[in-house]
Amino acid sequence: MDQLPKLREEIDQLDDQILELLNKRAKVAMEIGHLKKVLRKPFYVPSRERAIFERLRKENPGPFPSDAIETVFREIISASLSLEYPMKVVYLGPKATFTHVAALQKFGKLAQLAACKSIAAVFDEVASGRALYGVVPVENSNEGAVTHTLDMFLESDLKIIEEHYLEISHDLLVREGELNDIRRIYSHPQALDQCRRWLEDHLPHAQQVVVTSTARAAQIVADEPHSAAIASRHAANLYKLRVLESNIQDNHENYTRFLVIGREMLERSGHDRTALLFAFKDRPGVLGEMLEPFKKHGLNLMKIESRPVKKKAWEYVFFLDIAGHIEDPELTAAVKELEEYATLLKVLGSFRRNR
Ligand SMILES: O=C(O)C(=O)C[C@]1(C(=O)O)C=C[C@@H](O)C=C1
Repeated sequence: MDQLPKLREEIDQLDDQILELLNKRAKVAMEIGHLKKVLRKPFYVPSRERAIFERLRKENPGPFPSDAIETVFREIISASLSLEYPMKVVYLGPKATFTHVAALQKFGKLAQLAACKSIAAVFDEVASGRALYGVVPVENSNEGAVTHTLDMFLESDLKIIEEHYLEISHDLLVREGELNDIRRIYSHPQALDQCRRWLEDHLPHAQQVVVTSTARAAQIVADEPHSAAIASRHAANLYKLRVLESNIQDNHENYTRFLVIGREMLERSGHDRTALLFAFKDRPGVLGEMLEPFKKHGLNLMKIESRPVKKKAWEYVFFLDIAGHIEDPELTAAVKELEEYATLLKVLGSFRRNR
């Protein structure tokens, strides 16, 4: 029993040391910030952050859980960054959507996060310089591409500076009561669709109501008895709801890939992915020819997606992801060759691969 005060005293002393070290670290980060201002280098360097997380995880002797390292250091780095530069980051809102969760995981609680009403508004805020970075969804492992985001790259000159994967867990949130009290279920159409089988089995008589986001569903349910929302755990916290059931999606392999967009291209990290878009004049076999330079230069095509060019019926633009950085000589050469045939070619960014 009398050991407890002694052990707590020990913890207090260790906390003092941690605090002292955190302040020492913050001072070094501020120095880096000054240097970056002079050298006109970007303040936010995701590849450096990833390298820090990976090194610490590898060197952790335990028993501090390795899985907690990124969470703890995420906030330490986010706090350091806020001292280097007060960074405004916009995301596709409203608050408590999965995009908000992704933005928090990427930038931490100390970044000034602001919600935008549409993907176009996120692009606008970053392009105008009112925000430094933006976070938008680009692809879901079950639903495919978020076409609004792809279409924005046609008009915009913004660059992709990072990708982030988030495992999507749909939870059933209520204000009060149990399953058999629920008469109405609110959610975004994609979330309702992804939980279809579970809803048929457990709530076959409840009315399904489509709203603009999972977060909006949680907000409605906070004021409405006998109703439930399908939304994130994060939304449950924000709107003080109870998680009645978690992970109710039919397919448990459910991930969304998000992009961080900014105004500058990033330097090579050594493990990069380059995204570009191109269009060409249609004739038989031309798509195969367009891809030939990548094969010739031994490059790995990771993904191809097509979208209609809206101004002209039956014309398409292709989005291509290739392993490597645009400054890698093989990739530079392949893109140069592609440029000769293309009617439109745009490099959307080279960024560190997170998979
Ligand atoms: O190393 C840098 O470039 C820093 O600015 C320091 C630091 C950090 O706190 O470790 C902060 C922000 C960057 O995104 C990466 C790392």
